[in-house]
Amino acid sequence: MITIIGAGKVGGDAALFSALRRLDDEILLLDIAEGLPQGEAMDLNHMLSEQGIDVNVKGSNNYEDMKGSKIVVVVAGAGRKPGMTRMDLLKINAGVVKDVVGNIKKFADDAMIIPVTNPLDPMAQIAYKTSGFDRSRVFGMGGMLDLSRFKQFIHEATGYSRESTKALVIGEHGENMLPLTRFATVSGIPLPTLLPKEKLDEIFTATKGVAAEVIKLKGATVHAPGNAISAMIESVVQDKKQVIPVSTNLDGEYGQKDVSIGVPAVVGKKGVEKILELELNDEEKEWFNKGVDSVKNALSGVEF
Ligand SMILES: NC(=O)c1ccc[n+]([C@@H]2O[C@H](COP(=O)([O-])OP(=O)(O)OC[C@H]3O[C@@H](n4cnc5c(N)ncnc54)[C@H](O)[C@@H]3O)[C@@H](O)[C@H]2O)c1
Ligand SMILES: O=C(O)C[C@H](O)C(=O)O
Repeated sequence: MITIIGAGKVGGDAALFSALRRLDDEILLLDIAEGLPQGEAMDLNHMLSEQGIDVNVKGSNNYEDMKGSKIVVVVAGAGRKPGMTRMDLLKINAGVVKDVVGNIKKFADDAMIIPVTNPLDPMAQIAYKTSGFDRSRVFGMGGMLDLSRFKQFIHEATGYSRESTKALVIGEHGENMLPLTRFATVSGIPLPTLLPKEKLDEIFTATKGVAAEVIKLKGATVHAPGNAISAMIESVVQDKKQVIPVSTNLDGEYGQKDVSIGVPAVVGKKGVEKILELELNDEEKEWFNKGVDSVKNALSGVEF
């Protein structure tokens, strides 16, 4: 069973994509709002029935129902409004994540946790510490979504197929996000040989800011994050060993400790199976370390 805690916009969409990808026979949506997860489950099952897909979605307000889950996604909590940064959600969502992870520990202590609630990196660190799970079992979704936006901008700039684009976004899923233009390729051709420096800078800035633009236009980001969550789950359940940027606890990698932040990792049936260390240049290191400082400073004011 896959459990998604938070049956709102992103949780519901993650259940939709996970069911369409047939990632488990059973998907549980859990929420404190009475009726919401049940209604969402009914709606999804009606869709799956027409599609002829034998995945059963259940809705519940009872944490006990997640017993036996292999993967638990934490996407409960408030989202930012136009004009806010993700970090502005720290105080309000820290309590939610602590509470939710306490329940995961109680009812699904063999599970892997995929934190999604914002601000993502501080929430991933809170989930790691509160659960006491091995770090390989706690990895947040942020970079996977950022790279989907980065790839879209590359596609728009080159006009080449989306499928041929490979890219990574690491660091904070926030103001210090680091889209790695130097490491992006189109069919193996390095992006910096295809586009001028000014265009690369434009893509870098656009990738960092585009979520705020979507939120201003439609109130929330939904489909891209829902899909990114299910893509991460797929790499685990199908043991794909895909290289995905995940927010996981560092223990010396990239010269950092005691912080969860986005780094490329091999994701398979054991969760984070290996963290890959890239040779960053000075400018990239500066962005990465600014992200680490931002996450550490934020957490210094939170008890967990
Ligand atoms: N990491 C990412 O890339 C990423 C992407 C998109 C959204 N997000 C974040 O995900 C979160 C959810 O976004 P959304 O648009 O789905 O919001 P939403 O308001 O639509 O849904 C949030 C749900 O959480 C539920 N909830 C609140 N406290 C709870 C608790 N203690 N236990 C169980 N459920 C609880 C609410 O009842 C609500 O249904 C936000 O923090 C948002 O910023 C992160
Ligand atoms: O930007 C947000 O607040 C939501 C999410 O982190 C996103 O990148 O879409």
